[in-house]
Parts: sequence; structure tokens; C-alpha cells
Amino acid sequence: MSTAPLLELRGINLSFKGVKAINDIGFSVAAGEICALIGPNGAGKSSLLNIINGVYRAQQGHIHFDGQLRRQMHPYAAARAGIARTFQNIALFKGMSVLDNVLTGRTLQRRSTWLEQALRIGRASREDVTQQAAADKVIRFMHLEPWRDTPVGTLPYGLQKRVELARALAAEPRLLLLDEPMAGMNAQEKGEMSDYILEINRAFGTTVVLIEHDMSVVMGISHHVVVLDYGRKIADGTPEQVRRDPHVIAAYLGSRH
Ligand SMILES: Nc1ncnc2c1ncn2[C@@H]1O[C@H](COP(=O)(O)OP(=O)(O)OP(=O)(O)O)[C@@H](O)[C@H]1O
Repeated sequence: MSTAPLLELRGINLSFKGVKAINDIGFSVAAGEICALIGPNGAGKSSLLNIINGVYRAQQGHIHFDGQLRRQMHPYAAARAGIARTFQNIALFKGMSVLDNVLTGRTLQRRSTWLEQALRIGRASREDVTQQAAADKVIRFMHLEPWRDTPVGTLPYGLQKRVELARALAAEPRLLLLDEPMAGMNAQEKGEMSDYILEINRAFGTTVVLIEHDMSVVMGISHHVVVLDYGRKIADGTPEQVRRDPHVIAAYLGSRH
């Protein structure tokens, strides 16, 4: 794992109608690491992911991604730069097959125009073949072959979460943002999802920032943990350092879960 930061946040502030959701937050994420963002409900974790991929605009602060200063991230620019994400509530096309959902993750890899794609001519028809091969590779990696042609909406919840991860992976991201990838899962499903995240990190060197509430999962898969409480960063370090931090213990003992 490299120690050069892939992502650096400095002095990030975000308010909603005068209510501070993010208060002067800064931290770095090294290239190749798995970084967990933890904290009680409403601490500002999802808002921070939304700032990193440009869904929200921070009122103050800046982001360095891959050494480039970005005063604000724009969602399209973030995707182009190699940032992909999954959502707390599954955001898939439920009537479409697993393959077609994973293919939507390949949109930015296409070079043909929308007209060529609509008419399936020229580059578009050649691209269909290569994009499908790439999507199938991801489907195999995520062990989703038995459900390749199944409509996503008919799959059990745990598998839908896996499809969502597969779609994000299909974009070949350098940074993967995962918003509660194990929410609502049983222990076995959480174990499987943890293994997929570790395997993606190992196989492709993908940097991961994830939000997770289950402490055994966080401590088991993260290299780095950032703790938020009431929109402020209260700890930042290795899982071992964070586990012993008195501010973290206080926040969790007094947690509003
Ligand atoms: N779009 C929005 N409009 C208004 N307030 C918002 C919006 N998004 C988040 N907030 C507020 O910002 C604060 C931080 O919320 P956020 O969802 O980022 O926390 P969180 O740590 O992800 O919580 P959870 O673990 O419950 O998902 C909360 O007070 C929330 O109500």
C-alpha cells in the first residue's frame, strides 16, 4: 500500500439552512487503503461522501484528488476522475437484469456518440461487445453468474447490494465510496460483503472509503478509521488507535443509536 494520499480534504464546512452538518473537517486517505468513516447517526458521514463525489457543494474548504486541487467536485468530474459510489438505499434499475445494471457502470468507458448508441451502428456496435465482456468479467469476479440475466428487483436484498457494488466496480474506479454496504445484512452476508471489499482492494489496488456502523466489520477490514460526531472529526488513526481513543469511547457510550 502506498502512503501518498489519493484524497485529501481540508477545512470542509457544510451547513443546511444554517445548521452545520460538517464543521471544519480535514483528513487524508492514502492510495490503496480502506478507510472507514464512523460515527453516530447524523454525525455527517453521508454528507461527507456527497461532498467527495460532488453531490453537495461545501461552503468552505477544498479537496485534493490525485494531487489535483479541486475547490469543488462536480459529480461528472468526480466520475471521470475515477470516483464511484454506492448508496445507503439501493439505487439500481430493478426491472433490468444484473448484466444491464452492471453495464450502466461502464457508461464513461464508451467513446461512441449517443446517436451511434441509439442506432447501434459504427463504434457503438463494436463497443457493445467489449463493454459486455468487461461487465461479464466483473460479474464473474463478484460471483454473480447464476443471476446474470435475472431482473435485479427479484433478487434477495444481500445480492442486490452485491450487484450495486459490481456496478460501481464496473466503472474501474480508483476511489470507491460505499455508503453502508452492509446495512440490513445478516452476519453471513456481512462476512461475504467484507470479503468482496477486501478482494477488490487487493486485486485492483482500489482505494475504499466506506461508512459502516458494525464495529467488528470496521475493525476487521479497515486500515484507517476517521470518527465523526456532530459534524466534527473527533479521531483519525488506525483501528487500534481509534478503539482506545477516549473521545471515541465517550461518543459511543453516549451514542444516540
Ligand atoms: N439534504 C439535507 N437537507 C437538510 N439537512 C440535511 C441534509 N442532508 C443531511 N442533513 C443533515 O445533516 C446532518 C448530517 O447528516 P448525515 O446524513 O450526513 O449524517 P450521517 O452521519 O450519514 O447519519 P446516518 O448514520 O444516520 O446516515 C444531519 O443533521 C442531517 O439531518
